[in-house]
Amino acid sequence: MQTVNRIDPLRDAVGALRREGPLALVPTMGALHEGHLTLVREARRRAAHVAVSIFVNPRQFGAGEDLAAYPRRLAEDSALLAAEGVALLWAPTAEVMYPAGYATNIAVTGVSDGLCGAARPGHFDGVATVVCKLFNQVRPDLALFGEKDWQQLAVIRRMARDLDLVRPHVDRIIGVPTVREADGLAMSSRNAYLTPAERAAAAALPRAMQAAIARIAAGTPVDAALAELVAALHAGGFAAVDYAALCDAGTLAPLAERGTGPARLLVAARIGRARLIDNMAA
Ligand SMILES: Nc1ncnc2c1ncn2[C@@H]1O[C@H](COP(=O)(O)OP(=O)(O)OP(=O)(O)O)[C@@H](O)[C@H]1O
Ligand SMILES: CC(C)(CO)[C@@H](O)C(=O)[O-]
Ligand code: BAL
Repeated sequence: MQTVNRIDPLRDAVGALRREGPLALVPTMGALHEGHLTLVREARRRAAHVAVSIFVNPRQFGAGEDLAAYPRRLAEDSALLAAEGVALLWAPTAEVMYPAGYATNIAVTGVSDGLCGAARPGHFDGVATVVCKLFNQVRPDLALFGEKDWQQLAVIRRMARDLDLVRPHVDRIIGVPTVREADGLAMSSRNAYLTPAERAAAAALPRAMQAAIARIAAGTPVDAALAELVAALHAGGFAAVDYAALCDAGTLAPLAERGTGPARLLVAARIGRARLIDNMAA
């Protein structure tokens, strides 16, 4: 595995790899776990070579968020990726990604307005901007993202369509189902912030979501099922619930009733030092 952290060697490396066949990109912020490695394995199945980026992107963290505390484990991550047969690790510094004088922002309206977009103002501008740059830097044939970040995936698909990012085209942006721990908690780098007691309590999140989905399917009004979900999280040790919403799975418009189209239950809630997100088909 080749590791590069400047643009010129990156261009040379991806040029050589792309001559040998399709190149897949898996963007990450590092502190890798089985969720990330599942994306890498899926990428290997779909492309001749896989590039992984590790960049803790300052532009997607708000003031007072966990940018400084976010886990950074480049040596361990690098060993994990090499063992998975990754061809290229792109690990730029903030100065390489945003050189002095950098002044461009990408804002995707609509799909990024609610949910995490409302709770974390500017977050999806930061995500869209860095993902657009990563696509232009690596020029992959396909890119893979986790469904754990459902709204992020919707924002990236919208951006790729709107900006004619032909490579990767929207059809080649692949969503990978959420990888979970044995007790149902979605794997996340931020789970590392939890104490053992908080980690045990955090399993209430997927459990309460499944219960709410079952109640809605059984005819409980959506607002009542969501109120019960929030109450269950508070009772289970969550300090705050940023949102709990039933939404159209594609547009993320909130649904007051379960209609006939695909719907998604999305939740963000805080426990200990962690803000956890999860989503499920509903
Ligand atoms: N449990 C998971 N299952 C599937 N994909 C995942 C999972 N966790 C993260 N991913 C995906 O991996 C990619 C990189 O995510 P990121 O590096 O932010 O990891 P993370 O564990 O989601 O961290 P965070 O704690 O910041 O949410 C994203 O596309 C994300 O959706
Ligand atoms: C897509 C991403 C790598 C952009 O920084 C990040 O938001 C993430 O890890 O999900
Ligand atoms: N996985 C999403 C990245 C973030 O929370 O900033």
